[in-house]
Amino acid sequence: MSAPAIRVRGLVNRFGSQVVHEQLDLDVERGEILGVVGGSGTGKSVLMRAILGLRPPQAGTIEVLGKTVDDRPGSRGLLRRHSGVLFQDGALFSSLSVLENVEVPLRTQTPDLSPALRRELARIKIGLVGLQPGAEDKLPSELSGGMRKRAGLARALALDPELLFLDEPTAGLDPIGAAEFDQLLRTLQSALGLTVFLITHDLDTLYSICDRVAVIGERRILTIGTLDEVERCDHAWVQAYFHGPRARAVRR
Ligand SMILES: Nc1ncnc2c1ncn2[C@@H]1O[C@H](COP(=O)(O)OP(=O)(O)OP(=O)(O)O)[C@@H](O)[C@H]1O
Repeated sequence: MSAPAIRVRGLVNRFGSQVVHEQLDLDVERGEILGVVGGSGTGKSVLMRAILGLRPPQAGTIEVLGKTVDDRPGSRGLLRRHSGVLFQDGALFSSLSVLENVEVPLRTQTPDLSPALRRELARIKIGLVGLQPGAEDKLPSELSGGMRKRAGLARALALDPELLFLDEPTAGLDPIGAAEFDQLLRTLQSALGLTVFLITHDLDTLYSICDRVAVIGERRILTIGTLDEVERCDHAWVQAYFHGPRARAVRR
């Protein structure tokens, strides 16, 4: 089996006296969609930020694509080059058009590209996520929530990353829009061979597109595995989540 795309060992994250993670271990395998779930405030986003090198942990090691993540510029550069991130709110620049937003990573990471080629590459990504060409000149405020997510996804894919990080991508979308976004993610993941770290509260997303699921609680990974495996975990929160009325409705 090849080395995991992401390997976290003994991770400790604290804010003052609040311990968010204590000796947390996690492997994300290459080419999988890993769904990350857990109660509110259990540290899913903090974990994602630590893996991305945006927040140095108090202890532990993180390796991404075989390289140690730390606060040295080389490490940050590697992560920027190989990872795309879609934050919960899309985090688009409000004064830039969709096209200009998607061009931002290309401008910063590949400054030698000609403006024409940069625009062309950005347009390809805009097409890839299913946005109509007319959307490229719009400002984020002129887009629907679903279109904003797609624009954020196009920007996350601008540099052809191997890893994609998504923080609650379907939050705020109506059920049809959410299902379409899930299928888009699955299609892109398989076509582009992406490894995906996907934080979600959306049971439909877990059951329709995730290869494995990791449950965070009590400052660590409570259980990780396929849905069949995770459903069998006898931890009370996991049981309540995967065998509650909503989960039963999704599985039906
Ligand atoms: N910059 C910060 N300063 C202080 N505390 C923080 C900071 N960032 C996160 N926390 C705390 O760390 C804990 C975990 O936060 P995090 O955002 O990772 O939770 P989460 O699992 O993603 O929650 P949710 O599902 O509600 O988005 C929370 O108690 C939060 O208040």
